[in-house]
Amino acid sequence: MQELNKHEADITTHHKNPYEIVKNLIKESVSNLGMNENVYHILKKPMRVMEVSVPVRMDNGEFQNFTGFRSQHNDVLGPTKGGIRFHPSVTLDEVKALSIWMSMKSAILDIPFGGGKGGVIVDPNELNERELEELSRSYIRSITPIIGPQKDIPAPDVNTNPEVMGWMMDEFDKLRGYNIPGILTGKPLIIGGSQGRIAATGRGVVFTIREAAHYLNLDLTNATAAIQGFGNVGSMTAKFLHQMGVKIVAVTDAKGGIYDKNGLDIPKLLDFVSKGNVASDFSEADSIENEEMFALPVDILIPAAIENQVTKETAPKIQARILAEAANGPTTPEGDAILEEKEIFIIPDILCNAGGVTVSYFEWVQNAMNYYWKEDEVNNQLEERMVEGFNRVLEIQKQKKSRMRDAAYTTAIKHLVQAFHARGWVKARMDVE
Ligand SMILES: NC(=O)C1=CN([C@@H]2O[C@H](COP(=O)(O)OP(=O)(O)OC[C@H]3O[C@@H](n4cnc5c(N)ncnc54)[C@H](O)[C@@H]3O)[C@@H](O)[C@H]2O)C=CC1
Ligand SMILES: O=C(O)CCC(=O)C(=O)O
Repeated sequence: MQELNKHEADITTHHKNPYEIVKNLIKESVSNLGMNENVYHILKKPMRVMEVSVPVRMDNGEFQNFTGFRSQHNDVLGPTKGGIRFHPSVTLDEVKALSIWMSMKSAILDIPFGGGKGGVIVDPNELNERELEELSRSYIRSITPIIGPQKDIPAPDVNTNPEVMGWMMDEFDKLRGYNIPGILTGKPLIIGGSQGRIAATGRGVVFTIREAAHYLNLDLTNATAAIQGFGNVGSMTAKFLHQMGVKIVAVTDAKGGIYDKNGLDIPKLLDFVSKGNVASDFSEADSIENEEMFALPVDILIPAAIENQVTKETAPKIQARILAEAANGPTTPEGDAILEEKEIFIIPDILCNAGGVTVSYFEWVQNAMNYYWKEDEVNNQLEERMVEGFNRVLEIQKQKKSRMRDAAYTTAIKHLVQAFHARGWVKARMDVE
């Protein structure tokens, strides 16, 4: 019996390992496309992975040595690019998967970047501001040999923000001896950030929801939504959905959740959070648990937190028509199969949340030109890219009668393979139709 339990536990762990999940998705897509399996062999592993020690002198005078990673998946389209995550549950496999997802999203949106991602195993809530700054500087020093504006360009992700990017850029510039704003994106405006970057991921999520609603004949002004996670992506998604007339009835975060069947007062909630509070402490609503939120009778459900939230336990309860994956990797394969049976329309992560890297690309372009765009220019170009990306994926989904997730991987892999071919990396059968 004990043996069986261990076996079951191993299977569950395996099914929740984002690196195993993404490798399987790529394998299936390559095989469904009838492509040369070398394509899978190239894509299944990051081309470079670095594990670093991140020493920090804590306020009590002692050194604490954190572990960090940077994964560079594939640079066939351009320098690798992707965020840095500070979280206690960061693992090497997670960072590898996140870097592969970055390659996929850039490919879908035709952005000339490869995929990269970094992370440090740390709970930033346990550090004070000085220690956090020291951690940020120490991490960037550790990965300095492998990053650069033409090599690998970091950005914010979970628990990192423009302030952290500012410290990291400053540290890199000090090491190099001059200012290099294109070393990372998502930095404060005053030192070369782009208008619209903070809101970009949420704005992009909402463009894809708008397109999906149009396709499904869903009137957004009568629609309801629930959002898991109210950090950068969740809060900005809430802001723009609310502006479009969607009633957001529930929001959760790592500490709990809030619910109002008549719709939360989103402007008030955003103001509350902007003062340093967490959404779940908002007192003008009832409380709700994460699990309960998944079961709400809403039209749109938006996981905007971490991986593995839509599972074989939560998926059966979902009543939404659209699952918009604002987070990276929120759905397990078992969760996916259940959603498919229930005919829930999925906007897959590698499409849904690609607005962040898109505006990061615009930021990098502006840094290279040393000329800065107005916010409208950024937002218009973001909208154009997101709508094009959505339509590219939808077209494949209709052609192949496949799931949106498979259509997204197909779109990305076909694009990457064209570049492999152009560079002579893969010469055999390229008939991918
Ligand atoms: N920041 C960006 O531009 C982009 C972020 N993403 C993805 O979006 C997701 C969210 O990222 P950010 O908003 O940047 O991070 P963040 O650190 O600003 O916010 C994360 C939010 O998730 C909540 N959360 C964490 N664990 C949770 C749990 N178990 N249950 C419920 N809520 C939980 C936190 O309390 C917080 O509200 C991540 O998957 C990230 O990789 C994707 C594309 C770009
Ligand atoms: O802005 C970027 O370069 C990357 C954002 C990111 O980490 C992501 O899309 O997951």
